[in-house]
Amino acid sequence: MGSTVKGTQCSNIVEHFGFTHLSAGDLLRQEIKSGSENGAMIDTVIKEGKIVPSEVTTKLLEEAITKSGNDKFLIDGFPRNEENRTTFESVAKVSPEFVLFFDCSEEEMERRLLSRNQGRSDDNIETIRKRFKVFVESSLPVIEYYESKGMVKKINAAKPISEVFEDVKAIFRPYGPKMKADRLILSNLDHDLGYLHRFPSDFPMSHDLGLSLFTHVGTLVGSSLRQHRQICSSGNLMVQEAFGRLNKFARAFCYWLSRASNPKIFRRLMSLEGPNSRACQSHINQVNSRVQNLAVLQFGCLVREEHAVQQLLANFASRALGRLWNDFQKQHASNVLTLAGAMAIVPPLENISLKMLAESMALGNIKDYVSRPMDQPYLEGKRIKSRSVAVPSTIFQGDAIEPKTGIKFPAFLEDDSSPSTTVLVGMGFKGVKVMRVKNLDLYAFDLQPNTVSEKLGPKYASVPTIQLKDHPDFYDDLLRENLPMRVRLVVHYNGLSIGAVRDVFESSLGLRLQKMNPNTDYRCLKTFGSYFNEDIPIPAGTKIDFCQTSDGQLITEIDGRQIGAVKSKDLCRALFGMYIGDSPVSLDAKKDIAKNVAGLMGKS
Ligand SMILES: Nc1ncnc2c1ncn2[C@@H]1O[C@H](COP(=O)(O)OP(=O)(O)OP(=O)(O)O)[C@@H](O)[C@H]1O
Ligand SMILES: O=c1ccn([C@@H]2O[C@H](COP(=O)(O)O)[C@@H](O)[C@H]2O)c(=O)[nH]1
Repeated sequence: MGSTVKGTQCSNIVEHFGFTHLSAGDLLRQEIKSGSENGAMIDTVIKEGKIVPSEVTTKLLEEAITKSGNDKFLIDGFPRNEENRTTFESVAKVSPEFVLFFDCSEEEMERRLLSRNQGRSDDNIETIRKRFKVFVESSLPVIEYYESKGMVKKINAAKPISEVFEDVKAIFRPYGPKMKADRLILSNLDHDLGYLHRFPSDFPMSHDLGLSLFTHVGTLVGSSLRQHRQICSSGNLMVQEAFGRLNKFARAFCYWLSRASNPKIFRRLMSLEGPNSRACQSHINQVNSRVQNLAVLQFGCLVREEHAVQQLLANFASRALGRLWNDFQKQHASNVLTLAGAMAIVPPLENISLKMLAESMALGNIKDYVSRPMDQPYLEGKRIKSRSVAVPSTIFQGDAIEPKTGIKFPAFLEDDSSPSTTVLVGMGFKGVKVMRVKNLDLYAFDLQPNTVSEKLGPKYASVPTIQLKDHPDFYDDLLRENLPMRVRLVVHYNGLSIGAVRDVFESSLGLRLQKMNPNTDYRCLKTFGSYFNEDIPIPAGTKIDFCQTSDGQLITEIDGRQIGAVKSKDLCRALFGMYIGDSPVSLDAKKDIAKNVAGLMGKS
C-alpha cells in the first residue's frame, strides 16, 4: 500500500470484516516509545524516511501475530522492500492472499500528510519527500513482484474516504464472515442416547466462530436438552434450573472460546515453532489456565452427589472437560454441546453477564489434568476446592457510567481475556481540581478477582464488609500485596497537555515516595516521567491507564498503547496509594472500592 490512506482504510476494514490490523509503522513507533534497545535506531531511520532492518520489523510483526489470537491479518505498510518480503515469508511461511495498492498522486499525499496533525516526526516536508523516493526505489519493486503473481488489487485513493471504502469493501466482501465447506457437528450431552445435531449449512464458520456460536448455541442447547427425555420429562424444577445455567454457560463459554483459544494459531505455532517452543508453550499455558478455571468454577461446587440428576450431569461434565482439551489439541471444531456438558454443575450465577462469566474463566494451571488421555474420567475421585472466582452480583455487571460526567467504564477491559483480566471495582470523580489538573479527576479502579480472593481472602474472611472499609490494615494490604490492578484516567476536557500530566504525577508521586521511604531510589520516577513524551496528543476521551503487575512493574498505557514500563514496587504503591491510600483523590471512591473488593472475596 502507498502512504495515503492506509491507516484510515484499515480501521474501516477491521470494523467491517474482523481482521487484526498490524501496522508495521505503528509497531515501530511503539518500539521507540517502549525505550527498547532498538528504539533510538528506529527513530533515526524513520526520521530519515528510510527502512528499518527487516529482522527488527519481522520480529515485531511475528510477536503481534502471536499475541493477537486471530488468524486473519491486515498487514499495513509492510513489506517495504524486497528484503522485508523475503525475510517475512521465510519466517512466517505464509504469503498474502492479496495486496492492496492505494494509488494517489504525490501532491495529494503530501497535502494529506502535512495536515495529518498527529505529531509524527516524519510528517514534515523533507522526510515526506525522502519517503516518496524510498517508496519508488524500494517499495515499488515489491508491488511489481506481487503484480507479476496477479495478487495486486489497485484502488484509486484520490477520492474521498467513504468512496475509497466502497471500493475496498467490494474487494473484501468475499473474505468477510462466511460459511466454509466444513460443518460443525454437535453431539448430544450423552452419546449413548444417540442424539446428534448438525448446524444448518449456512452456519457461519469464520474466524469468529465462537461469537457466532454465542448467538446460536442457546437455542441449540435448549432444543437438544428437550430431547433428552431421561432428564427433562420429570419437569423437575431443579433440573430445569440446571439446564438454564448450562445454556447460559455454554453461550459464555463460546464467547470466551472465540477470544482465547484459536486452533489455527495453535496449529501454526506447532508447525512453525515446534511444540516445545516458548510461543507454543505460552499459548498452551494460557488455554490450560482457562480450562483450569472452568473446572474450578464448575466442579468447585460439586454438591450432593447422591442426587441422580446431579450425578448424571457431573458425569457429563467430567467427560466434557477431558474432551475440551483433546478437541483443542486436535483442532477439531469444538463439540459445543459436549463442552456445554461441562457447564452443567454451576454455581448460581444468574445475575452475572455472559461476558463476565466468559471473562472470569481464567487463571491457574492445569497441566496435570490436561495431559490425561481422552475419555479418562477427568476428575474422578478428585474434588477441586472452590476458589470462588466468579464475579459477584454486588459489583458492576456491565459497563458502568460515571453519573456526573456520563463517561463509560467497561466492567472488564475489552481486549483482554487473559489471566490478567481485571474487573471494575470503583470509579471516582471530584469535579474540582485534583492533583492540580481539573481534566484528570475522573478515574476507574480495576482489580483481578482471583488474586484478590487468594491473597486477602484468608486474612479478611471474618471481617464484616461494613468494617472493612475502615479497617486500618486493609488498604495497606491491598497496596502491599502486588495485586494486579489498574487505574484508568479519562481526560474529559480538551486542552490538557501530556506535559501537565507528567508534572502533576511526578510531584504527587515524589511526595508519596518520600513519605513512604525517604531512602527510595528516585530514578524510577525519572524513568516514569520520561515516557510522557511531548508529542503524545491527549484530547478529551483519551484513556490513560496505569497498571501494576504482580512482579511490581508499573505499566503506562495511553489509549491501549503501552508508552512505558518501570519496575519499582515503591512507585506502584505510591501511584495506587493516590486512590486507595492516605488522602486519596476521592474518599467515597476509596470506600466503594473496599466494598467491592469485599464482594470479590465472596462477602455480601
Ligand atoms: N480519501 C481521503 N481523502 C482525504 N484525506 C484522507 C483520505 N484518506 C485519508 N486521509 C487523511 O490523510 C491523512 C493520512 O492518512 P493515513 O494516516 O490513513 O495514511 P497512512 O497511509 O496510514 O500514512 P502513513 O503511511 O504515513 O502512516 C490523515 O490525516 C487522513 O485523515
Ligand atoms: O515495514 C516498515 C514500515 C515502516 N517503516 C518505517 O516507518 C515509517 C512510517 O511507516 P508508516 O507505514 O507510514 O506508518 C516509514 O517511513 C519507515 O521509515 C519501516 O522501516 N518498515
